[in-house]
Amino acid sequence: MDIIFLNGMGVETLVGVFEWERQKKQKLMLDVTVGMASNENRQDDLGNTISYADIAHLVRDDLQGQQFQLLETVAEHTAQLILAQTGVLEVTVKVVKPGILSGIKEVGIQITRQK
Ligand SMILES: Nc1nc2c(c(=O)[nH]1)N=C([C@H](O)[C@@H](O)CO)CN2
Repeated sequence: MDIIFLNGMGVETLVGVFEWERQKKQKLMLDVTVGMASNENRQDDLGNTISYADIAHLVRDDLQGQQFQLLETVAEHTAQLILAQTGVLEVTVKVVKPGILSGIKEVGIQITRQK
């Protein structure tokens, strides 16, 4: 399997279980790893791979219009969105909510899903 990754992708969405979190969007940081079939003959052509820019647009455009309670739901939703793309065999999504708990740099969830 060949891997495309996007690390530290900032995404704005409405997320959280508490009322004060439902008032305005928060910034989440996503790490996304996309597995696709190995191909030793991509011929230096973007058409023979999956564009990481397309994945970034897909995820950002979608999440900014959604609302979630749990980071687990954000991760699952994002994973299914990416898995639905042509050529994607596996996806790992790590969702980080920075600075939400006192004394802890970041909390989050990571999941892996396969087609
Ligand atoms: N496993 C989880 N635990 C918690 C979540 C979550 O999404 N997954 N969320 C919260 C609150 O929304 C948090 O961001 C504020 O304390 C708490 N625990």
